[in-house]
Amino acid sequence: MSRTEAEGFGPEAIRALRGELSRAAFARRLGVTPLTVYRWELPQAAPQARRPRGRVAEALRLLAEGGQPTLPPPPARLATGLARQEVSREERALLAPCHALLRRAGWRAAEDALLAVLASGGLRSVGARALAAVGLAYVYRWGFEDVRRAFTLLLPHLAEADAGRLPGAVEVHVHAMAANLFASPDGRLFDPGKVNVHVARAEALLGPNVFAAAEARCHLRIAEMSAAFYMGAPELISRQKGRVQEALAGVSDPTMRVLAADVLAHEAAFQGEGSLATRRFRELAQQAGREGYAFMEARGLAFLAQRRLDEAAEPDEALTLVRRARELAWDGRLARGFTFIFAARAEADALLRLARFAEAEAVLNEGDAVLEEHGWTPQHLAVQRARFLYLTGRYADLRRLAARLSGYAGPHLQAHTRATGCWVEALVDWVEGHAQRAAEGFANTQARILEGNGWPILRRDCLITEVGARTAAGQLPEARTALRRARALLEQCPSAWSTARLLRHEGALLAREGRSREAREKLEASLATFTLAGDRPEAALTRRRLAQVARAGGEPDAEARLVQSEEELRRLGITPPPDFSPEPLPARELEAPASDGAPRLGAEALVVPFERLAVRGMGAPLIQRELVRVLEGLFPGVGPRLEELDSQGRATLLLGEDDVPASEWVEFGDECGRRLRVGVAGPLPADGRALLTSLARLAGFALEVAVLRGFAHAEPPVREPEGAPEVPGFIAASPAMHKLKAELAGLSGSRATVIVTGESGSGKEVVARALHRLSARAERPYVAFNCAAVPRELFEGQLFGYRRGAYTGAATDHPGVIRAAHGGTLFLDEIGELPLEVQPKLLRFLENGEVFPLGETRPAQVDVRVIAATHRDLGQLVREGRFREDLYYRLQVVPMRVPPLRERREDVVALARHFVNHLTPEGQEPPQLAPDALAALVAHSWPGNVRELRNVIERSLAFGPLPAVLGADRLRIRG
Ligand SMILES: Nc1ncnc2c1ncn2[C@@H]1O[C@H](COP(=O)(O)OP(=O)(O)OP(=O)(O)O)[C@@H](O)[C@H]1O
Repeated sequence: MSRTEAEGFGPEAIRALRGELSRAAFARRLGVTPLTVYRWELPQAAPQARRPRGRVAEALRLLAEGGQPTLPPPPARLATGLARQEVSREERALLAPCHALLRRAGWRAAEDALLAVLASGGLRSVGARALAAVGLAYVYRWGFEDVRRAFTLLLPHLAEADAGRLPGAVEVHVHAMAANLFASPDGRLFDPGKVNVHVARAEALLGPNVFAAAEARCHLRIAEMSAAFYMGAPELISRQKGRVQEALAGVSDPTMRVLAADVLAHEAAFQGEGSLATRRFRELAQQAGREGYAFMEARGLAFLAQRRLDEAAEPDEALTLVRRARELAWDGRLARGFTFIFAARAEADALLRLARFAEAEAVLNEGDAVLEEHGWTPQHLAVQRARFLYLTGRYADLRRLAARLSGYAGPHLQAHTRATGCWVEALVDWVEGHAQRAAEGFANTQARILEGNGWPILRRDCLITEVGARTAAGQLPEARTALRRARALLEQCPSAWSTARLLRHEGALLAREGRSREAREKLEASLATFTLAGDRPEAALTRRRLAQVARAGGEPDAEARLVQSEEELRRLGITPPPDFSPEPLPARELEAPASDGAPRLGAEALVVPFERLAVRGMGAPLIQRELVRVLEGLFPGVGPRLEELDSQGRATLLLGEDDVPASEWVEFGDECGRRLRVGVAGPLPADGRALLTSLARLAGFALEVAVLRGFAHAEPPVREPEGAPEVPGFIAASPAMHKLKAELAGLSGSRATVIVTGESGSGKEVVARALHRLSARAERPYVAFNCAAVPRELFEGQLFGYRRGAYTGAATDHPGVIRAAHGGTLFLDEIGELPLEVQPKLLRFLENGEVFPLGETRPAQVDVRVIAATHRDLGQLVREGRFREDLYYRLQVVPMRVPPLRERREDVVALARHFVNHLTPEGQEPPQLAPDALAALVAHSWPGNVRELRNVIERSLAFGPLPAVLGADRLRIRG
């Protein structure tokens, strides 16, 4: 026979014999485990590979000959179940609260709980201990991004899995975790081969009995996708995307959903789908924020910062986002991992735009140290490092960077890193005056990128630079070809900042072709976008290029402008790259430059404004800003303003001067439902109104494109779910608060004790009041008692009441707050401050509704619903012996957490408007909050939560007279 015999049942033979059968079904026929079949199918050289022997080999031979094998008896250890001791019910009960914390991304609490369970000695079986270790590894990998610590914890349990000592249902999770660790961006652990092995071993064991099987499957898909990322394999990534989405369908665990959302967002970024990636990262940041998942929120924010820079937003905006990510992640106990690099990249980029070179260098050095420590590819910060070296004229270092990248032999993104090396090398050639060699280098880089079949963003940027190099080398037709290709890629991966770079190179090309007027137009448009983007080095370089074109065109003030622009570059600390490009050809037709400050009207005047407004990849706020700037340039001194109109025709000022009355208005829409109007203080020149109308319409189209491409910054308003209960004074705009409100309504008929936790000022008492108002007790008393505000010796009497004479100073009877709340609700604020000696009495009251007033001989029955609140970690107080465990459990009947305000930013605007209306003195009109004020409020981190927000608004309104629109300059966020 047989091929199979000849090969002694090699992997091919086994696969052929198995045919369409699943591994599990095939294994059943032979009486072996699916894992054994999997090992048979591994390549001979794989360390896990096994060959069938003895009775199983006999059975296979029979099968190969078309017979029916007689089943060998199962291995003894499986039959008895002794070696693979199952996790007991008690052990599962001990682990269940830890898993609940993992699902909620409660990392610190989960870590504490898992360590406590492990230390308690309650986990007797190897399986249970392995499950606890997987939990801890999960905390370190996905909570704190500490891959190595996670790996150290998992390692002994991998050995147990290899020895067949773990129950299958546990082993699945050990392999899923292992697959994720081998797929992580750690140069010393990363091993796609091992990822595959662990995925296959887990798959073979996955079955209906596995605890959290859907989550395990999703975890495996995430591992495969991450491995594909770090290998830099675009096709594999696309294929995995569908599998992740499919696996996600059965997953309810919120943390796992966030992890999957993260890989899907990265996928979009990797494929150059900027707007989709922006949307996904924004959603990720919001979702993670809602779950209190700091590391993932930081990731989303860091990425958004990068995208904002791409959209040509002010660098300060990006810095704010990065700072927030830093606050969330690395001021705490997160390890400096991949997310840190993400943030460093955006921060360095923003600082370079502000020409803050020393700070940018410090950030890059810090980031490179992290890359080095983990053995990652230097590629992650290479583009920013190259830009820094280029702008500061450190060409020898640039050459060294190129060599380091080209010689990279590590496992991560190897081809991508080397291609980047080739690009940097071409860049050095260019600045050193070898334009032709540089042009070839850029073309070479693209060929490599195409070979790798991916990285459209690197290819786009490389093509843009090639236009410049070809122009400098005098290869004008080739430059035009590169220009066309670059434009096409810009359509695919839009970026306003990159468009501005292309416009500058195009300007240089047009100048070389002798078309100096068109050159000037492109350069002016480029300059406008760089100015809008707050990119001081690029704006200065573009001004120099404009001066060069002016000189070639023989403009009288050209020399002076050139000197001025070079001075500007020096002032910024930029070493202007030597200009090796041959002088532009003399202009074909000598056009008169725009000269005398008189408005240039007519069709020609529209060219540059059109270029500026047509830049792809700008977010909606930037387009609005650009429209106003265009109008300022076109009609000097007319104070343009932009307003948004609501359905009643009421206008909100978006941009421009408040005190310049406009006489000419043009209304337009963004084609997506928003109405805007732009106004100027006339009189306008003869064709001015026609120009105003054209530009407004064009801005409308640009806004539409931005919205359709997902660049609009405005968040869709969050609506209350249908049928949501009305609670006056309780503001809820975020999904987290809507959910909380619905839960409150669900408890209206219950008498159960509720404990509300949350940071100080987050609104715990507001929640307690809302619960009372929504309950059947709404008409009965609501009594609040602050446990922190009563002296210890008076506590018991205040709470339970006393009879006259019960103690010195008790001159009259006192019912106590519990009895005062009879029939209604008692709110016990700061329950963590309850003295230890009073705790048993409160417990007794909670158990049987009895209070024992001081000096009374008989208890009194009371019907009160108790809502307790604390900003402290009661579990911790229990561990410290400051809070009784029995009372703790009695209070935990219905726990509710009010998230801090920074985790539900949608509430900020709603609360701010509520407080403005509420706190404006009677008889005065409450001011509107201007968009920049709202932006500042949303950006603040609110350590004092809602209370702080209320104070800010109160303070801002205190200094009269009240304006009609309250702008950011009037807000007193910092006191
Ligand atoms: N959802 C909300 N709607 C309206 N106002 C709110 C909301 N949440 C909080 N506030 C306001 O914020 C302030 C602080 O709220 P509250 O006193 O309930 O916080 P807390 O968490 O109980 O604070 P502490 O921990 O200090 O006791 C109050 O002025 C309250 O009215």
